[in-house]
Amino acid sequence: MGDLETTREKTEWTWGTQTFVVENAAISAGEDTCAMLLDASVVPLLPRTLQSPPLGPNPPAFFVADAGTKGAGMFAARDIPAGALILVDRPVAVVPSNVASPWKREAFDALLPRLSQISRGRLLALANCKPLSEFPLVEGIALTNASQISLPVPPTATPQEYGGVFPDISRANHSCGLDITVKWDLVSFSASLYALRPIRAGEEIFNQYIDVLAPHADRRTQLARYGFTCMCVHCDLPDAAAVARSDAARTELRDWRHLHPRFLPWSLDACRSDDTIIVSNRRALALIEQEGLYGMQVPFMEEIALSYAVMGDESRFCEWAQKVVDLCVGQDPQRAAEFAGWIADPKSYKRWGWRAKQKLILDQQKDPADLDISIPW
Ligand SMILES: C[S@@+](CC[C@H](N)C(=O)[O-])C[C@H]1O[C@@H](n2cnc3c(N)ncnc32)[C@H](O)[C@@H]1O
Repeated sequence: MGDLETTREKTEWTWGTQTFVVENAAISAGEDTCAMLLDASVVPLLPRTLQSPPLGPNPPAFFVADAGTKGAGMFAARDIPAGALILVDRPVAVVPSNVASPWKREAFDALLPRLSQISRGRLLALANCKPLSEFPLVEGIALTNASQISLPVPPTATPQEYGGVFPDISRANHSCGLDITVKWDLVSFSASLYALRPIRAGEEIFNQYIDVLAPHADRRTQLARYGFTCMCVHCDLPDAAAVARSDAARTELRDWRHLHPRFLPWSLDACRSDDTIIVSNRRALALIEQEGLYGMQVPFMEEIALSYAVMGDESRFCEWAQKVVDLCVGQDPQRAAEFAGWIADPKSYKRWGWRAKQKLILDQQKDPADLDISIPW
């Protein structure tokens, strides 16, 4: 456990109807601190006592090293299986996003003296892609490194987005695939980073800074604010035809739910073919693999598993349900437990074998002996 002991900074800044204050949180018993620029109405809603964050792997599963033109980068210290926890990190700073106020320089820089020496050093060691002439130091570092986190929303206040600056997670460079996921947990004030595909020892671990389903040209435009042109394996394509193919795949995945058959209606409709969802979702998984968007796999795998469940095919159900369990065990333990329960006892799934039963009934009705061929005259 740790205490979120906050001491209110006297200075306040107003922006529209919002009043921002600097809070200094001692987030662990050690030297770690977090300085936060918050809407004052959020402060009373923050947890007063923090749960301990989950323990990260020991020895660490990552290391930070030179990543060439990208600056420093995060690398796998050993083979990391899909679904595994890579690291747990707490922010050193929390700042509001998109507050275009004249007092920004002063308010952001007011965070620095509120940090312990160690936390200040960790914040200042991070990359800054913004010129100091245009952006105050802490804002430049936040714009380069912050990841969106959710804080409690007061019922009457304007909803405000916040970014957390995490000293370790910030070392991950961007790629337009989806290899990892970051889960923010307010009660332990920590973010956990999980692998979504197997990552080999020495391989660079990438995060995503933008919407990776956007087309190639839009992604490049969005990434310009980080000061680089993305040359990741998904962007560095040989010709316009390859770009068009990639854009088409990403657009199809984005619009998937509007374009393709849906699981629930299929599962209730015995007239549709058994493999409708399986064929469709396998196509989605092929596109995901082509584009390296591994973070999108779970809902499709889940529906394939449940399709086999509705068909009463135990071995294929268990095969696909296990994939869901493996990917979710860390990042979505509730879902993993639900599927693990069904693997242990497939018939506990409430629609187990429904389609098989419907087929049997239909087949019996097709038996000429069961057909009523009497002519009513
Ligand atoms: C959050 S930091 C990532 C870690 C950073 N490379 C460092 O040295 O600490 C973001 C900055 O890293 C660099 N960067 C991240 N991804 C990159 C990429 N795919 N290509 C080139 N530079 C990248 C850019 O300078 C960007 O502003």
